[in-house]
Amino acid sequence: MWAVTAEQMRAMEQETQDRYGIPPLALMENAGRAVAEVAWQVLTGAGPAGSLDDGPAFAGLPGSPWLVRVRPAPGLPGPASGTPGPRPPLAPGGRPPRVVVVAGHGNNGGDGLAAARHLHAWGAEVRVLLYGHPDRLTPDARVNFRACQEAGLVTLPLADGRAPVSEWLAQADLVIDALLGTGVRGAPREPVAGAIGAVMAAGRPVLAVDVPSGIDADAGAVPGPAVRAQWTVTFGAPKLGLFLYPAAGLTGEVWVAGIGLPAGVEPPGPAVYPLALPARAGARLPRPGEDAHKGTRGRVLVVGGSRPMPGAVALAAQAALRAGAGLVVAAVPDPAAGLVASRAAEIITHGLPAAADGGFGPGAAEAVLPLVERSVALAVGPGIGQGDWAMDLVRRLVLTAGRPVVLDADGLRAFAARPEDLQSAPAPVVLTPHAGELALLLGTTPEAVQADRPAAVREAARRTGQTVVLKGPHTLVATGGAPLTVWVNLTGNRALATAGSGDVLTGIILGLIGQGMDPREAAVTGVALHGFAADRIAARIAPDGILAGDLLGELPAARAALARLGEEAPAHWK
Ligand SMILES: NC(=O)C1=CN([C@@H]2O[C@H](COP(=O)(O)OP(=O)(O)OC[C@H]3O[C@@H](n4cnc5c(N)ncnc54)[C@H](O)[C@@H]3O)[C@@H](O)[C@H]2O)[C@H](O)CC1
Ligand SMILES: [K+]
Repeated sequence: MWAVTAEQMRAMEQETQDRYGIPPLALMENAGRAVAEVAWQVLTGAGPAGSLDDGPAFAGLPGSPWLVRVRPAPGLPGPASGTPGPRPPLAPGGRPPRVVVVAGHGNNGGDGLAAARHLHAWGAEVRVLLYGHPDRLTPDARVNFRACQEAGLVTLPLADGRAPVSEWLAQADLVIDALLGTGVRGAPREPVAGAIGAVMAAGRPVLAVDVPSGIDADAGAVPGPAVRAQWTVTFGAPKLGLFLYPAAGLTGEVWVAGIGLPAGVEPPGPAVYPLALPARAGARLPRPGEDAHKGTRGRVLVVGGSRPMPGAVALAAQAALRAGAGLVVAAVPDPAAGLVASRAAEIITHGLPAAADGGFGPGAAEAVLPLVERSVALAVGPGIGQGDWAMDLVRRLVLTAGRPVVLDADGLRAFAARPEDLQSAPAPVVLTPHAGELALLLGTTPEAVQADRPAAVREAARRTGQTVVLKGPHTLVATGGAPLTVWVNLTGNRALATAGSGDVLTGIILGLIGQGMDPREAAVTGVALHGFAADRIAARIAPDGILAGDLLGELPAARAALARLGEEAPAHWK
């Protein structure tokens, strides 16, 4: 499954018409039906609910292959609390559910009008407020407008000053937001801006059609007033902006509804955004045979640490073991060696020559070579600091070790504003920057990175020729190639916004590479596993107050649950 830009979605819709002969009106009908179905489920309390114990990030409506949830409701992470089950109905039994559809004059409004017709047919009390002149309706929206008009559902709040808009909204069990979709340009203008204000002022539960009105479906920007929804039902493929903040904070749960796009219709390049589905990660986790021994599960090396920061190496090394590596060696400056060794008895710790500041010193690069030669992969950077000798060591390791390298934290500074140097690395490199580190690498600002995270990660992958993991809510993993592939991760929650959680991720990716996974695949899978472990803890305990070290103990169960999901989930979830 892909996340798509508005332009990619339009191209897919066009191809569906031109090549397969399915007209857009048919897609609109399916879209409206999907909205009505989710609306009915939340109104009557039957769901939408997940059918597999797969964590919060991905669940399907029981028995339905075409309606799946790809984003949990914010603040509701985790399979335990979120073992999705029946919810209390929005509309108490004994009377018809009351629904108000606010519609614009584009195709988004058309979807809402189609949904209104279905809900009316199923017995709901439906009112439609059309914001915009009927003459400006798109042809397909007009078909649905006429059908609703015929059923006596539509009111034009602008033409008819008597429409008691706020009263209707206040009485609604559910408001369906069909004002603006992917056709929006810039901040909403009147009368739609006023309609958004009225919907928000009413404070009733909102289901957004395709995207919450007012958000930029590509970049996730929110340039003006926008709807905050409890549910978003998006069509064919989730729009990229639904996973990017600030828009991602307005979507509530995101449900993807199939609307009849044929299986062969895929988003056109130059960049594509596949979803890193948990089941996909689970299906790809290494499975050691019963005859495995530590030598066959990969010997890996973590190079980093400094006197002030010994913990980062310990976390990364332990995470590599928890991810399944057979043997983990840590190479740290001598003054940090005792501290690292005392953190975990399972790590083999080597002290290397140090400088006066407690970081690596002269001779460290030579001393580490024998350890490199006996390792299948390296992580370089956790806690390494910014000393000259440390930077020299990083460059030498990345550019000459001839082993896959996970490059993290201060290690990334060794290539600040010189990302092209990484093109000459003799073996694949996985970079794991957060926005600030990526900004350093690209010679730009963290704000510029955050303003367009997909563009920043694409640029980094293009300039380095390597795999780049841009950490943050919905981590993006750019794996290069043509079209350039940017994986959108679905797992994780704010529990990961804590010191050391990046070190754990580095260790997980290293551990997976150590077991023979392709480094690009290890990056995508490792990010999903890391977030999945955090989701499980957040669900069981809470998302706040979790330490990075808490993730370590969760990894075995998270791995097992993910692997089970990989076996059991339907093929199109992988
Ligand atoms: N294959 C699909 O994905 C399908 C998508 N459907 C739905 O169609 C919309 C996109 O429809 P479109 O007509 O292109 O645009 P909108 O309805 O989003 O907007 C229409 C209208 O709004 C006006 N407008 C633009 N910017 C502003 C603004 N800043 N303020 C006020 N008004 C604005 C402008 O005049 C536009 O014409 C997609 O989201 C889906 O919901 C299909 O129905 C099913 C197939
Ligand atoms: K909308």
